[in-house]
Formats: sequence, C-alpha cells, structure tokens
Amino acid sequence: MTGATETSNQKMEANVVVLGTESVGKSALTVRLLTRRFIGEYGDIESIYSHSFLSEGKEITLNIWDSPYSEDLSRETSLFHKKVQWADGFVLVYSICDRASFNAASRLIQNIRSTKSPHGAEKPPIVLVGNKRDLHHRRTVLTEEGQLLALSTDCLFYEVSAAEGYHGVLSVFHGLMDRIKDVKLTSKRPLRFKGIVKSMSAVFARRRTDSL
Ligand SMILES: Nc1nc2c(ncn2[C@@H]2O[C@H](COP(=O)(O)OP(=O)(O)OP(=O)(O)O)[C@@H](O)[C@H]2O)c(=O)[nH]1
Repeated sequence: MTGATETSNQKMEANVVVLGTESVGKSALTVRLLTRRFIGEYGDIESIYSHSFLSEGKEITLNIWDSPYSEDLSRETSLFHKKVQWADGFVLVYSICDRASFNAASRLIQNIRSTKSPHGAEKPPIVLVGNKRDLHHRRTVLTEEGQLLALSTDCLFYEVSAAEGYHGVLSVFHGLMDRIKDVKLTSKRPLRFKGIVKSMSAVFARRRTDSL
C-alpha cells in the first residue's frame, strides 16, 4: 500500500525510500534533513523516520525509510519489493567518487520502474542524487553523466554534499515531494473522452447484468 494521502486540504503525507549501494551517504542525507547536522558515522539501523514541513501553506509529512545496503541477495530482493510497493517516491543515491555506485543506481531505476509499474503506465517519482560533492578531487562520475542518466530516465537530478550543507539536501526532498504532488494531481484529472466512454460502458454493462 502506498501512503500518498491528503488528510485534508491543508495536509499531505507521503512515503519515501532512500536507496543506493553501501556507504554512498543514505543515512547522512536522511539525518541531515531531519536534524540539519552531519555526524560523520552512522550505525546500520533500519528505520522509518517522519519529517514534517510547510509548503505553500500545506503541512507535508514525509515518512522516510532508510536502510543499510546488504550484500545478502535474498534479503535484499524481498525487502526491495516491500519498499517499492510502500513508496510514493524514491531518493536514489550514488557517490560521485564511486562509479560502481552510479552503475548500480542506473540498474535500480530500471528495477524500481519494472517493479512499481510493470506495464509502464505510470512513472514513480525518483530523484537521482550524486552525493559527496565536497570530494571533487576524487570524482569519478561527471556531473554531466548524472544529468544525462536523469534526463533519459525522467528522474530529477541533484549533486549535493551531505557533509557540507543542509539546503542542497532539503531541495532533494522538496523536489521529490513536488513530483509526488504532480503525480497525485494527474491521477485526479477529469476523465478524457476515452475514459468517459470506458466508464459509461462499465455502467451500462452493470445495468444489463442487474436486470437479468
Ligand atoms: N566527504 C563526505 N563524506 C560523506 C558524505 N556523506 C556521507 N559521507 C561519509 O560516508 C560514509 C558512509 O555514510 P553513510 O551515510 O553511513 O552511508 P550509507 O549509504 O547509509 O551506508 P550503508 O548504511 O552502509 O548502506 C560515512 O563515513 C559518512 O561520514 C559527504 O557528503 N561527504
């Protein structure tokens, strides 16, 4: 079950999963958002955090699922499915100093899309994040590569440093929230002609079976 619910006109809640390979900074980004701090070392704790903020007069609550990366494939696969079904949006993190983490992010985008929307009907919102921008002297993934991957897969893209700043990290989560809101609005749009015909056919079909 996904949780993007509008509890009233003034409130909205959404589930966000933070994904990426080992040590890319998933916990650092999450903790930075929640506490505005960078504490350097983070334990291997599986947690769902709640974070609220105001946007355009609305109270937005994000439930953020952060978990350590595991090499245990069977655990990862079943947990991955759970997370993908639960989530309304994804923060997909790689380190700009770790090409393998970038390649893994690219594969994860495909996996999320095929798991969440097997027929490709809707695209779950994803933000691709290149973290550790402060370590530019160790960079192995160019900014342009991140931009290109995001563009070709319809993701948002940010390069940030969880170590250096709060505002970049905030933009990541706010950007994702805006995408989730857009998806919700699109799914609420009035039916187009095809949709109206479909709905009317469904009603008439039901009437016919009722009268039998
Ligand atoms: N220089 C620098 N180091 C960072 C940054 N973000 C995280 N780190 C460091 O990278 C290491 C891993 O960070 P974590 O947040 O634990 O990474 P993770 O992705 O949650 O790792 P797992 O839980 O093992 O999957 C820690 O030593 C952090 O201090 C950053 O923006 N810049």
